[in-house]
Amino acid sequence: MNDPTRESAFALLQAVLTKNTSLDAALDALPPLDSRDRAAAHRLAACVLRHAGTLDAVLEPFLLRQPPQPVRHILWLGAAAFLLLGAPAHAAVGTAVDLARAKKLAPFAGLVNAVLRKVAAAGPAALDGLDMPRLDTPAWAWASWGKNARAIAAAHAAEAPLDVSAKPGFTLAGGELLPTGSVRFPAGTSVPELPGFSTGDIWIQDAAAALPAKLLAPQPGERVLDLCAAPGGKTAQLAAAGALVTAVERDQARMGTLKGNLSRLGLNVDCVLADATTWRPAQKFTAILLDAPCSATGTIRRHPDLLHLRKPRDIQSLTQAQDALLDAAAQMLAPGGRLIYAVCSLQPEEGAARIDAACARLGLRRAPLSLPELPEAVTPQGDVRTHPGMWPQHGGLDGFFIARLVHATSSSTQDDDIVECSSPPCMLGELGPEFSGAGG
Ligand SMILES: C[S@@+](CC[C@H](N)C(=O)[O-])C[C@H]1O[C@@H](n2cnc3c(N)ncnc32)[C@H](O)[C@@H]1O
Repeated sequence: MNDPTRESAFALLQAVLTKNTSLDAALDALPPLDSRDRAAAHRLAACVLRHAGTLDAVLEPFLLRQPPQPVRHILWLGAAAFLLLGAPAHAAVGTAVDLARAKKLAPFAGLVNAVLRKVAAAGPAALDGLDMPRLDTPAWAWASWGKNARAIAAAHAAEAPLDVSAKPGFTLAGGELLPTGSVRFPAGTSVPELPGFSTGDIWIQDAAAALPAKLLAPQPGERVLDLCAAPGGKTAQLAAAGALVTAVERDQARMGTLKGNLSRLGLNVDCVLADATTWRPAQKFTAILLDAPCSATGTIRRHPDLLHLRKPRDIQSLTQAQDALLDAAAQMLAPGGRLIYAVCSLQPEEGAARIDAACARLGLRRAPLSLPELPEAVTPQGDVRTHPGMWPQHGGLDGFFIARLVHATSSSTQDDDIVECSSPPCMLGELGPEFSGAGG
């Protein structure tokens, strides 16, 4: 390879943008590479995916006609390297030209050279006056995020920090203790070097992802059903709080990851490989967590490939799956029990609309939530809605929607009827780096 970083970043972009592969899967598929080159390639490709709209707006005035897609990707890589990541312009132009030649795009090497030299001559002023949050967000997504769209899109420009959950009683030093109990470290922190990792006391979990299990408020010794459990960040929280957890997951490989993570943490959970829409327990549960599969648009800061991979048509099939899982969860909920529904999605169709429909269809009603540590996240209906533009003083948090449901006939009508755990005790230890994935 000429320049392993650029060649690998190009391969990542091709995989995401032409083969609809996730960036994580594309990274896994890269040939063996020095870890620094790999990290640099990831950083460069993620930057391009985050800012493709802005890069197009910068390049547009210098393009007489639209170049083929691979050439456009090389132009994006070159422009991103010096405009957004601080690489020297001459080096970025040179490696982009070399990359065009290496990828059998030699007829376009002159174009790449000429266009990038013009962008380099303009310098950082090339970005002046551009509405980057708007340019870098698909129109359908912007429209769906309503009044929060600008704050959300602006937050997507930065890499997400690293949040950690710890087992009750374990004090994790060195990070920022957030009001909800998670401990925050800067993006890029090395997970294996964190205290508590090797001893199985901590795991990676965004502060917002830690809220659903906390809001279920599991009691020590209580039987708790965790539907859609892998990779297990929430399972770990529930088990570490002393609950007797049954975790249902239908994907065999992901079940393997879940079991591996629980084993590392030394937590005992009854793991069931099954489709939660058809599996039924012998006895109903008073506490159910349904962390449903979703579009994961709340995790775009961590997964900027989602800006390109997600399409509006995906949402409809996901809402059908969410309804089927809510139907199943309602059947497994004991009288007087509570069900927490959560998705790491910013899409209203996957959030409040699913709860409205479930209440109309299933004889359930909302039991409003309270979250004194983050009161701005509680909606007028009593659901919790977080988004990356929230909590700017701490560096934002993932987008989650969380609602609590009870049987409509249940006598508990007040939030106070359901015992909430205090912040730190619900936070558990650490899962591996795989727990930073969408929805974890
Ligand atoms: C959002 S992720 C769950 C994240 C997990 N709760 C955590 O905190 O780490 C959704 C999971 O649901 C699983 N899943 C999807 N449909 C399912 C079904 N019908 N039954 C069981 N698991 C399902 C997926 O394989 C995926 O692992």
